[in-house]
Amino acid sequence: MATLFKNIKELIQVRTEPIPFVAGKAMSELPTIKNAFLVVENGLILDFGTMASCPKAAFSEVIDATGKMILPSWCDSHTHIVYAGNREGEFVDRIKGLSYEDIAANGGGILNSAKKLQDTSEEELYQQSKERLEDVIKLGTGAIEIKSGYGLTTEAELKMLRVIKRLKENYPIEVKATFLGAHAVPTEYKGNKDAYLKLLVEDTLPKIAKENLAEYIDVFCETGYFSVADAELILKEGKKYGLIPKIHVNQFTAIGGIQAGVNHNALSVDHLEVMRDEDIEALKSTDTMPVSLPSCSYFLSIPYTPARNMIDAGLPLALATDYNPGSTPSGNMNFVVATACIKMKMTPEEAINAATLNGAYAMGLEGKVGSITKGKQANLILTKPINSYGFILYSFGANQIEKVYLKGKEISI
Ligand SMILES: N=CN[C@@H](CCC(=O)O)C(=O)O
Ligand SMILES: [Zn+2]
Repeated sequence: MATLFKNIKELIQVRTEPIPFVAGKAMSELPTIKNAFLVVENGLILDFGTMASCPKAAFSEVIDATGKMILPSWCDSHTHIVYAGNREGEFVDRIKGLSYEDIAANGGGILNSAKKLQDTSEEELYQQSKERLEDVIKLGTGAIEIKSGYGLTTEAELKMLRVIKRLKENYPIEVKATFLGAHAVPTEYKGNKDAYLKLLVEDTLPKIAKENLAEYIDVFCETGYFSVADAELILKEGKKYGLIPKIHVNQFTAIGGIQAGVNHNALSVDHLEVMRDEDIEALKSTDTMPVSLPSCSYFLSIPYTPARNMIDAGLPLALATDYNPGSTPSGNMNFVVATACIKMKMTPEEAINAATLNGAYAMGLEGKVGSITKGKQANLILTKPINSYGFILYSFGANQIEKVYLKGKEISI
């Protein structure tokens, strides 16, 4: 039952020896094999090499990739794709001059999405969310992290996480679930944030753990949302149930959230639009992956993560979409990698490493996806005929994908 891809113009992100992630200068190295073959069996990568050593055995399927390239699927380590409705109205408000912060202060923003989600049935939420998941799979995403955080009541947070669980069960894509109850202080708790934190810790969290609905715990550590002390409390309490910390930090202000994340061994610290020298310093020699979300910067017209400073300081960097209704209504990783090159001065090699291998690490999936390595899942992007892999990033706003494969199976697009 093996499939052979032959005559691949270039096989990209080939890692013969598995590595967890790449950092600093190593981010600019993207190993490839020109004129390559790839064998897939039982959903996994079985073998690869140059056409000169292509096996002659009989295969159940042979795909001739002449002129086309193959790379591992994108690993999108930060999304909020389970949400109800949209926030197109706020988009227009921002065009007319209001800021993201102004809108949130007027009861819009995350609270607007929470209201919509609370009024939407679990079935309807699943139906809306599955469309988004199917869309991003067609855009080449082969592993995805999805957060709760638009429920903001125990019941609605559980509803979101059950929808994520159903998506995980029903689709061949790797899905990781994150509990983000501390995303905003709900209207009913305005001026009483500590009572909301108490609810999360004493009611929501134990119920999530009981149903085994999340692997990660996250918190929006930001001025006007949750303080560093709040974030530390949430991460600490999550850890008691085996949830691994992640944290939204430094989106609008730098208040020490990165340091809190690192102190709690966060798997990733995400956003990073506003970075001080001490924030870069805090990330050095840690196991914490910095994650940048360039589509959010694009959509909100806020600064881009200073990727150059960070990579030049020896740090790793992952790229993700942040797909959500408020700050990034887009789950297109092709746009993300192109924007990272255009606006953040990352090279194509750095951007591809950040969106595959490093993204996989930021989801704890580096042993399963993110590179062309024997034994990893055959989650693959087969490009249209192109002359160089840099063209995938250069041709921003388009995608150069002809076919996508998840666990070795072609997904119709
Ligand atoms: N910044 C916090 N949370 C989301 C956006 C939330 C929203 O506006 O709905 C983000 O990662 O950008
Ligand atoms: Zn986010």
